[in-house]
Amino acid sequence: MALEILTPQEMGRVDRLAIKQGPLSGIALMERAGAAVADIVFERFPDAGRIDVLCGPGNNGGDGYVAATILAASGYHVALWTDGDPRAGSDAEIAARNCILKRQPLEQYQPLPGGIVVDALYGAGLERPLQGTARAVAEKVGAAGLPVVAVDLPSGLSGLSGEALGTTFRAAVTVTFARKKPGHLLYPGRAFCGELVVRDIGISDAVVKEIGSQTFENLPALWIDDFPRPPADTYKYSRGHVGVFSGGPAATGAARLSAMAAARSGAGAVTLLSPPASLAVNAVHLTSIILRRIDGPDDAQAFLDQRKPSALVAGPGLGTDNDMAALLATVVQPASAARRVVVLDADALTIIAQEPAKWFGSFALDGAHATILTPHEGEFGRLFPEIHADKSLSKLEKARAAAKSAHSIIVYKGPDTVIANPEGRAAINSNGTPLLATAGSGDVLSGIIAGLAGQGMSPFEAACAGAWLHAEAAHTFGPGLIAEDLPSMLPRVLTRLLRQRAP
Ligand SMILES: NC(=O)C1=CN([C@@H]2O[C@H](COP(=O)(O)OP(=O)(O)OC[C@H]3O[C@@H](n4cnc5c(N)ncnc54)[C@H](O)[C@@H]3O)[C@@H](O)[C@H]2O)[C@@H](O)CC1
Ligand SMILES: [K+]
Repeated sequence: MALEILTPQEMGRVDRLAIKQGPLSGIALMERAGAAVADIVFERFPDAGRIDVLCGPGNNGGDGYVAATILAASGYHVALWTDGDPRAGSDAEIAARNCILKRQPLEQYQPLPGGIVVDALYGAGLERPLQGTARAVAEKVGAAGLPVVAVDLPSGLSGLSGEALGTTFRAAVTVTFARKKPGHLLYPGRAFCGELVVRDIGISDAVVKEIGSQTFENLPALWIDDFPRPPADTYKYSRGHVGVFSGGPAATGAARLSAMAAARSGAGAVTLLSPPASLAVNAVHLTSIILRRIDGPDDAQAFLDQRKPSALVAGPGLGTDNDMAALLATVVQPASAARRVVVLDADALTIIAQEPAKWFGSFALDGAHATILTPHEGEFGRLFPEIHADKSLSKLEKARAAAKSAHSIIVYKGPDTVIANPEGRAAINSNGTPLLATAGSGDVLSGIIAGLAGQGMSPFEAACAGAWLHAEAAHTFGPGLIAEDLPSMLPRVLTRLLRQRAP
C-alpha cells in the first residue's frame, strides 16, 4: 500500500529519479498524467457540454495540454486557454507542440454555464499567490460555481502546507500522481481539493522509497503489523494494565471515558486512580474498571511500584492545582525499570504549559518509556508558543518540531490530526470527521492510545492507530454521537479491522 506522503520538493526528486532510471521519459510521464486527468473527466463528467482547459507555463500546464488533446479527440467540445508559453526545452513545451487545439489567451476566458474547468495553471511549482490574469480567472470560476477538475493541486494551494496562498481554485475533483502531498490532507487544503484521486503514472514504489519520505498517511497498513494480538495463553495483566488518574468529584467523567476507552481497546485491566473525595462518585459509575484510592504522590508512587502499569493516562478532568502538579511529577518520571507509556492530555497539558522547558526535560523517550502529548489547537499554542506562531511551518512541520523539543510523541489534534515523533517520523490522519468535535472525545482518544500502548504496541504506532480507531468509531456510530458512544463502537471497528488483517 502506498502510504508515503511526498512534499512537492520530494515529488520533484521522485520525478527526476524516475526519468533518470527510465524506462519512462518526462514526456511519457506527462502523457500518463494528462491521460489520468482525461479519464477522471470521462468518469465524473461524461455529459459535460463544454470543457475549458486552463494551462499555465510549467509542467502542470503540460498535463493540461495532454488532457485537452485526449478529451477533444474523444468528441468533447474543448477550449484551451493559456497563460504564457511553456518554457523552452521543457516537457510541457513538447506537450504543447503535440496539441493541435487552438490556444487562446487566458485573459479572454469567460466561464460559461454548463461547462467544466480543468485547472492546469500551477501545481507543485506554485511559489507565490496567484496574480493578474490567473487570479482574476480563479475568482471568476469560483463566482460562476463551475465544477473544477484540478490537475495535481488546485492552483493557488500550497502542496506543502495545505494553505491557500491567496485566491485559490476550489475543485470538485483533484487528480494527483504517484502519491498524495501534505497539502491534500492538511486543512484547508483538503477542503479545496474536493474528491482526491491518486493515479499511478508509472513511477515505481522503489523510486519513491529511495527518496526516504518520513511522512505517511495514517491508514491501518502503517501499523497493523504491530497491532496487539494477544497469545492464547494470555491473562489480564499481561494484556496490559492501564492506570487512569481521576480528578475531583465535580469532574470525574473525563477520566472514566478514558478508562472505558482503554478497556475497549483491549487492555486486560484498567485501574481508575481516584482522589478520596471522588471515590464515591466513581464507584457508582464503574463495573469492570478497577477503582483505587490515590491520596497524593506517595500513593501514586506506591501504585506504580506495586502494580507496574504498562500505560498511564493523566489529564482528563485532573484539575490544575498544585496537588495535581505534584502528582503529575510522580507520574511522568521514568524511575521504574518497567516499560511504561504516559499519555498526557487536557489539564496535564495546562500544568505543563506553565513551565514547558522543565517538564519537557523530564520526559524520556527511549525503548522502555515514552510520553505522548495529545494537544488540540489551543493546547498546542500554549505548550509550543514559538512553534505555533511560526507562519513558515505547516501543521506537519509544527508537530515534528514540537515532538523534537518535548522529547515526546505529539498527537496534534484537529480535523487533520498529525502524529509525530522526535526522530521526524510523522503521519497525517485522513479519516477525521466533524462528529468528533464533541465534549469528551479527546478523553476517549487518550484512553484508546494508552490501551494500545499498554498492550505493547510501539508508542508512535499506538498513537496513530488510536487516532484512526477513534475516527472510525465516530463514523460507525454516525450523527447524534456523544463521547460515551465511542468506546462502545470500538468492538465493531476492531472486528472489521482484525478481520481484514492477514493471519
Ligand atoms: N516530467 C515531470 O516533471 C512531470 C511533472 N508533472 C506535472 O508538473 C507539475 C510541476 O511542474 P513545474 O515544476 O513546472 O511547476 P508548475 O507548473 O506548478 O509551475 C511552473 C512555474 O511557474 C512559476 N510560478 C510559481 N508560482 C507562480 C505564480 N503564482 N504565478 C506565476 N508563476 C508562478 C514557477 O517558476 C514554477 O516553476 C506537477 O504539478 C505535475 O502536474 C506531471 O506531468 C508528471 C511528470
Ligand atoms: K492545478
